[in-house]
Amino acid sequence: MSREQQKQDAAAKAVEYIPDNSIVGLGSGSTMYWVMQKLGELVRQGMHVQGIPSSPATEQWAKEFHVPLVYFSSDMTKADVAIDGADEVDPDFHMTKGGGGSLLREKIIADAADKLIIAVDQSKIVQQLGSFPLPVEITPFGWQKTARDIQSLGCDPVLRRDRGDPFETDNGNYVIDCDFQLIERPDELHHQLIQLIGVVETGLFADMADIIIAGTDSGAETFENKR
Ligand SMILES: O=C[C@H](O)[C@H](O)[C@H](O)COP(=O)(O)O
Repeated sequence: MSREQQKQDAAAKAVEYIPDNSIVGLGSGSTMYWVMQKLGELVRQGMHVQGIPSSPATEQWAKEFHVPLVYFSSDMTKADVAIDGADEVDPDFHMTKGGGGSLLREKIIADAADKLIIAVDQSKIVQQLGSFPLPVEITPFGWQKTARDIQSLGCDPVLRRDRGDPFETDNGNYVIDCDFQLIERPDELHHQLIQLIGVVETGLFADMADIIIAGTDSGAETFENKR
């Protein structure tokens, strides 16, 4: 089965966790395309949801599939559930995210949600995080110094670029992709990184997922975090 089909199967299963009349955090990335398409179908069939988009791309898909949107405000700071993809997921429900650069908004939305559902294809399931370089969002000001500080934690930091220029996140920040090889303690590494001046957020989502749904050749498999 193709990776795209696995993503689609995982997405179809993930939307089953969205209750009617709920506020849904909407992550970013190619798996979210299938989530948005499926959610659009449910809305057409009469389901009532309001989605909080984590990126302009997801916002655009919501418009395309007629999924109503809502935005954070003083009166709206919680979501019932959030659905998202991931770049790597380990058996302890730790994840690396931010391959598309949307990690900060995704993490804010995940934190606002009562439940975080992650839909991935099988290639994202790993024994230990680290093969996928860890994205770290940093301020443009002094990025070279921040990159040097990150390097001292034991990685080879690379400034993400987009056609030669530094890649800018939706928040106007830069991303450093950090090759740490294998990440032994994701929570510890996150705390070391986030303490560095200039680091805005890391793509380590340590023990944040409640449900992982992995598309496999024999259908979607669900893993529940029993913490
Ligand atoms: O910044 C991007 C997000 O964290 C995505 O959720 C992640 O990169 C997975 O994306 P995809 O579903 O395209 O593999």
